[in-house]
This record gives sequence, C-alpha cells and structure tokens, in this order.
Amino acid sequence: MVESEDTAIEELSTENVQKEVKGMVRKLSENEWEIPVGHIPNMRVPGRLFVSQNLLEGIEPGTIDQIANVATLPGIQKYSMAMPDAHLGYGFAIGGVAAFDAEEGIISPGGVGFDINCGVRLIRTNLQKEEVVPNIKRLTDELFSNIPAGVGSKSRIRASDQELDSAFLEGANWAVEAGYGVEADVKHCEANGSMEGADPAQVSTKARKRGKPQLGTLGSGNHFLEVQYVDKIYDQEIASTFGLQEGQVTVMIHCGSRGAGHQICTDHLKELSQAVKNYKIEIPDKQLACAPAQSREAQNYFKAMLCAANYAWANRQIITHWTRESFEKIFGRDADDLGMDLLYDVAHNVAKLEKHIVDGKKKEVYVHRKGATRAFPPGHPEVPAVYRDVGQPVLIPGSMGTPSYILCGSEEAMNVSFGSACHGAGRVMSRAHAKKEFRGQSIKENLEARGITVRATHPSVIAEEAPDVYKSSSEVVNVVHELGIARKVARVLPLGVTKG
Ligand SMILES: Nc1nc2c(ncn2[C@@H]2O[C@H](COP(=O)(O)O)[C@@H](O)[C@H]2O)c(=O)[nH]1
Ligand SMILES: [Mn+2]
Ligand SMILES: [Mn+2]
Repeated sequence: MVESEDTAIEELSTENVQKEVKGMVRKLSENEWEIPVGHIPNMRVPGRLFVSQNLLEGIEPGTIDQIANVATLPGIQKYSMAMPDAHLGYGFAIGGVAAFDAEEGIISPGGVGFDINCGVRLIRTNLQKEEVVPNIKRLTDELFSNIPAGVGSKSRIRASDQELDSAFLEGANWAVEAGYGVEADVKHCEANGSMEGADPAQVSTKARKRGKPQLGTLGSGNHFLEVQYVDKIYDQEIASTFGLQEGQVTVMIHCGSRGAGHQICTDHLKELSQAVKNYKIEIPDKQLACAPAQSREAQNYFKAMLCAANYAWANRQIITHWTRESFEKIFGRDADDLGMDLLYDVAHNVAKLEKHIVDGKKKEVYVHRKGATRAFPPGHPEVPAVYRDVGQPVLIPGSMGTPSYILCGSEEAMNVSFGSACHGAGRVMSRAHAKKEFRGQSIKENLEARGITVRATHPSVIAEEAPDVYKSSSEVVNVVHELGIARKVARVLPLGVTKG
C-alpha cells in the first residue's frame, strides 16, 4: 500500500509506456491533451494534461489514470488538470490541479499532499556572481552548519507549546514578530505568509510532538537551500520590477511543514477514509479519501491543513533569517547592506478557497494545488502591491545541476488553469532506482567540476537527487510559457547547494 508521496514514486516506471499513454489522450493543441470522459467510469469532466509531445512520452500511464480518477470527484469544475512536471503521487498526481465547488464539491488531503505548503522562496542580494564564487565553499559550509537539514533533524529553536500555536495561527508573521526577519518579508509571501481559519484544536498531540522540534529545519532529499546567480533575463521590464538583473546572486529555499504537516495529513486521511463511506461518495481509489466541502470532517481537515500551511511559512521565514546571518558572517556586511530582500514566497502544496469565473459566472471553489504553483495575473488583489502591475512571481526550481526559473503569473492562467502553473521539473526516476544508478560521490565531483558546491547529510542523498532524476526544467517551463499561463522572466543557475 502506498503511504506517502515518496512511496508513490517508488512505483514510478516509465518502461513501455509511450504507446500506451498516447492511446489514452487526445491532442488539443501543441501543449494540451485531453483525457476524455469515459477513460474510466464515472468521470464528471474530462482530464487535461499540459505537456509537450516529448514530455508526454515520459508520462506514466498511472499518472493519466490519476488525473482521470480526480475527474470523478463530486463538484469538480471544468476539468481535472496536470502540469508538465506531473508524475505519480498519493491519489492525485503531483503536478495536479483541481477546483471543487465550495458548496457541492469536496475537499481531499490527497489533493494537497503530505508536505502541506511545501513551497519555494527566493531572496535577492546585491552581490555579483564574481564576489560570491571565491567564497562559495565557505558560504555553503556556513549555510549547511547554520540551517539544520536531514531526516528528523532538530531545530536550534526550542519552541514552547504557545510558540507552536502561534506558528500554526500566524505563520511568517509570528516568526517575524519573534525576531526572525523583517516586516517587509510577510508582504512578499503568498497570502502574506499566513492564512486565516487555522485551528490548532484540529492538530493531534502526535503532530504537535513531531512539529515542535522541527520548526526551523530544512528537511531532507528534495528540500534544499541554493545559492544561485541570474544568468539570463527574458523580460527586462518585469525583471526590474522583481529587482533582478544578470549576474546577481539569489538564494532559493525549498521546504515545507516537516513532520507536523505529514502527521496532520496522515491523521485526517484516517478520518476522511471513514467519512467517504459515511457520505457514500464513490471513489475509484481509496487514496482519494474526501468529504463534502462543508462537512465537519472536511472542515476539520481544512482547519488543520491551514495550521500546517502557516507552520511552513514560519519555517521558511526562520530559515531566511539564518540564511541572512550566514551571508553576514561570510561577507562581513549586514543583510540590509547586502540587499537581502525576499523577492517572493510561493506555496505549491495547498488547498485554497478562491473566486474564479466558471462558465461565465464568478464562483467560490476549493482549488487544490498539489505540486503546482499559484500564478495570479496583473491586477489581482492578492498579488503584492509592488508586483501588481506585472503579476505574481512564480518560482520554479530545476535541480542542483540544471536551471531554475522565475516567471510571472498571467490572465491566461485564470482562463485555463484556475490561476496555476507548474512547480518544478518533476521526478522521472524513483529514489531506489537513482541509488542503484548513481554514486553520490561522483555526482558531487561532476557538479564541483562545473563550479557547483554541494553539501548533503549523506552521499546517497546526492545520488537520489542527481540532476538526471528530474525532467528538463527548461522543457517544463517552456510548456507553461508557450501556453501563456506563466511567462518567463529570468533563469538562475546553481553555485552552492545544501541538501538534507
Ligand atoms: N534548484 C534546485 N531544484 C531542485 C533541487 N532538488 C529538487 N529540485 C526541484 O524542486 C522541485 C520540487 O518538487 P517537489 O515535488 O519535490 O516539491 C523538483 O521537482 C525539482 O525540479 C535542487 O537541489 N535545486
Ligand atoms: Mn516541494
Ligand atoms: Mn516538500
């Protein structure tokens, strides 16, 4: 039985799938494919896959089935979607987006994922690549020792129960009030770094116990902190609104809600597995456990999910503070002087109550983005004032050896994908397979030869995260750019990476 996203990926196999997948989908345009109603019984809407012809050939049939499975859920709007970085996940595909009517629809933890509010933030600096390269080994060592990483790693903070509650309720706002950052940081986070409605009473003792010592930790594997530089600008005007220019050094942080989010998901999946039977909702896969959106069970999960989402924003905020301290130590200047402002912070595993136009009418929907980034357009009130003329920044990591991208949201995303775009490159190889295929030490040496310093808790982590376990970030990003659901602004390349 699959118990988490990580074990789901172990089932990933791309052997002999090309022909099979092509027979399952109908081409709508260069980068859009439909999974017709009837692919499996009881689909209420079609599926829609956003991939190029080439990326389609790497998609497992199981991912297509997962997109179709989601299309059977009550209250689903328009179509069940997957982004070009899509791959197999727990119930819903990673890269999946689905919007459910706020009254007639459902809420499902599988549509959010185990790492609730896993997300990415990008910090600008005013340092140039040439100033950082000579110091990159020392800087990466400092970041690696200053920011706890690895499975089950413990924080330098000894959070009290009250502080944990504050993190659950106030997210990044609490962290800033506690001294981890500046007020401007929260203004540059999706949802201003916390969502209303969180209720710590819906969080179990076990989830609290797991979350308490991990507030201020990076986590393991796919989570990372990366020093990068801007090597290409695609849109000069938007780049300058985002404060980006060629040669500039940036820091990307990718992590989520650690054991707290995982336990909250696990606990509520149990409750919703029972609820789905009580409410007589027919689901084609038990991993799609869900309940009517307005039911007690769904709302209890949602309130707990908000706690985890807020915890994740607090977590990334604390890590930002220690990142600034590390730069201060290495460069002997304070973070202000180094221009270390937060460009933006995006969630890519979350469900949100949003207003969207469906069939010409504005309606409230629970948008589930599971391995997908919000990509709101210019003029949207939820885009920070400084970016409102151009659209929200969309942060797409690649791998420790390939480019990452900064894009901006667009009106087309509101028309096509409920204001969503991809969230990364997306895995194509399981961790178990990667450990057989690659040696961590030689991957590390190859990267060092290309000027990329890597620090990880164990060489096996580097093997599991080798650049080749991921799709081409450039190919993935080109799909969303060509579709117009997010537009390329800048490309960044890695200089120093810390991994759990
Ligand atoms: N720039 C880097 N990107 C990385 C690294 N490790 C993983 N990744 C990318 O992040 C996404 C995140 O996806 P998730 O589903 O694990 O949240 C992943 O798809 C990769 O493209 C890295 O070290 N540096
Ligand atoms: Mn993530
Ligand atoms: Mn994560």
